[in-house]
Amino acid sequence: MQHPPEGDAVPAAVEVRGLRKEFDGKVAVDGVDLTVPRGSFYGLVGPNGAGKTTSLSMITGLLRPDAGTVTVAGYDVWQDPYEAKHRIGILPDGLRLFERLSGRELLRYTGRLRELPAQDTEARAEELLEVLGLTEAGDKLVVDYSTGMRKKIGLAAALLHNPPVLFLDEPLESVDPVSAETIREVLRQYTATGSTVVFSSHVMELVAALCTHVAILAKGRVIADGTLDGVRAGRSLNERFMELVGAPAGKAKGGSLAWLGSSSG
Ligand SMILES: Nc1ncnc2c1ncn2[C@@H]1O[C@H](COP(=O)(O)OP(=O)(O)OP(=O)(O)O)[C@@H](O)[C@H]1O
Repeated sequence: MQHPPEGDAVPAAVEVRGLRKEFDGKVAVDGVDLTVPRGSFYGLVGPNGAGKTTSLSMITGLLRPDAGTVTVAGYDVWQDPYEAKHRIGILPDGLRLFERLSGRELLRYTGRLRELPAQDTEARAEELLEVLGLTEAGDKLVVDYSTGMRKKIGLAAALLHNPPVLFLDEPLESVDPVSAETIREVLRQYTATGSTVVFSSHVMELVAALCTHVAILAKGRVIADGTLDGVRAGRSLNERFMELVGAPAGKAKGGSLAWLGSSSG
């Protein structure tokens, strides 16, 4: 079923309205609305348990929402999953890969799933492996890859079909500085041509350096969103985040930890 985007206006890369999810009666995502403009580098930040991963899973069609709608490039992710998912690349957090395939085999398999012509898959796979520094490791089994290498092969698989919108959950966690810079450069190049990146991160400096737009989530709700400068409101993103989310109290809850660090032995 195909529903072309209505009207003359170019649809946003991603529109999220009223997204909601409960787990065992506990609300994880509580009516999230987001508009991600095309060509933006969109950062999703929030404290642990804020609902970032749950939101991203629903937005990318991996987890069914209790309520709400999501469109990607004008296509409803839940009503029109084929058209919407065709336009999505995903690098989830804790990505499960096919461990017994080599990196190259994984990309070939991804190319087939994405219905790419074999020649295109081969050419694109070799280029991605090279740019990401995985050419030599391409024939090694994924099970033998380091955490950083897994992120990079996952990114290659997510980019292979050249989707207009790429979703990344903590893409640079556990990645060494050189690999992180490589990934950043690939993402910058990708957005420079009008494609859109949505990513979640805890690293404010990274979000401030890369993103054009930001949403701050806390307790399942969006508490600020818009352009980076709009959200920052003249301060650093970290300061603004602390202000909105609540800076930690001087002492840990439930105790002073007076015993900590006072070892005499
Ligand atoms: N499958 C699940 N079953 C039960 N509760 C869940 C499940 N997934 C998430 N939750 C709960 O939903 C809330 C939001 O979790 P989520 O993983 O989306 O947060 P997050 O912002 O991605 O956190 P973090 O920064 O720690 O990764 C948390 O309270 C979490 O315990």
